Amino acid sequence: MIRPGQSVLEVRHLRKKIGRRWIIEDVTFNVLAGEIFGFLGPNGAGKTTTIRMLVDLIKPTKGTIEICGYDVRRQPEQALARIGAIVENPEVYPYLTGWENLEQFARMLPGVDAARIQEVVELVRLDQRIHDKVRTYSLGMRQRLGIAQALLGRPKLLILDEPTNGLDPKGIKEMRDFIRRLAEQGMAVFVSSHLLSEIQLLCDRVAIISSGRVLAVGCVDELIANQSNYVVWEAEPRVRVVELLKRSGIPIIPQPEAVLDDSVMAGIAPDAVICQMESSRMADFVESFTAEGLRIQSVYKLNPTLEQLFLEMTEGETIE
Ligand SMILES: Nc1ncnc2c1ncn2[C@@H]1O[C@H](COP(=O)(O)OP(=O)(O)OP(=O)(O)O)[C@@H](O)[C@H]1O
Repeated sequence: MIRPGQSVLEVRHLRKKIGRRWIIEDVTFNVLAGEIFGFLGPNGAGKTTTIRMLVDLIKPTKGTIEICGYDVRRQPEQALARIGAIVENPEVYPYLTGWENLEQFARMLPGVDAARIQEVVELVRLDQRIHDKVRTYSLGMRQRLGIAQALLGRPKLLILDEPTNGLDPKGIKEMRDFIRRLAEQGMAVFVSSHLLSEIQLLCDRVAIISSGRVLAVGCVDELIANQSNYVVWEAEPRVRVVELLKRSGIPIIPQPEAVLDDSVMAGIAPDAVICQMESSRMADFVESFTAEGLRIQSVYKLNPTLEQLFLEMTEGETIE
């Protein structure tokens, strides 16, 4: 029995060498029961390679992966029985109905009967169309059928590679709500995505991966709060603001539009000065600016989005 908050997936110091290259250099994280965990990284960061090791499609060069305490390499049967995964395109037969597809798949799983199939069909809300041929399904419905397949064996951990890829906004929202329901029922859900805003909306915790290394792991809000040290000064004269900040060794962001979202930039006065400073130092600077005769219209801390945090950490590597 897995309790909420108990570790379901433990990945420790995972490394993978292909040919002469270390594709994965050092990846460590865990995923807890009842949480949605995001795996974020730019193109080529190593997400797919990591996922392929999680489901035992390829072998790690170093490091360990445990699922509910079972080592994926040494106890693959026990470990893999506890994972439901959609990695690469799930195999579905378009000329069969959704139900027939699930029946086919269930044959490989011990203890999965018609009642269980009906249960997952209701869970993914396909009951209205489950007896129609899959070729008549929308992409979102096919995706949900894939998830139904992955859920048949009552996994403790669900691994989804880019689950909202190709879906329209309505489909994305449905998928998000659905993933949340699964986590609420106690499942651990691991989601890889390049859609940062999506991860920010969906996930409880996130690992940021770049060039085969995990750069940060944590609660999305905490990561953002720790990283957020951008302070905006709307004060006059501007040259004096820059001068005084520089004199105190405070770095000024020369091109804020390169690191901040357009939506964030739109809310900032065009002649504002944006610098990096601990917010605890703001009050002292307000005092000294006032003493120097500067007029301060406003001063505030920016809350970066996950996207900015990510760009900072990966030093502007392009995201897919
Ligand atoms: N079999 C392989 N042989 C050689 N290089 C590989 C192999 N598989 C992956 N790579 C390389 O390893 C790096 C990581 O690839 P991976 O597919 O894991 O990244 P990713 O984060 O999933 O990116 P994407 O989202 O583009 O798939 C890339 O530079 C890729 O070219």
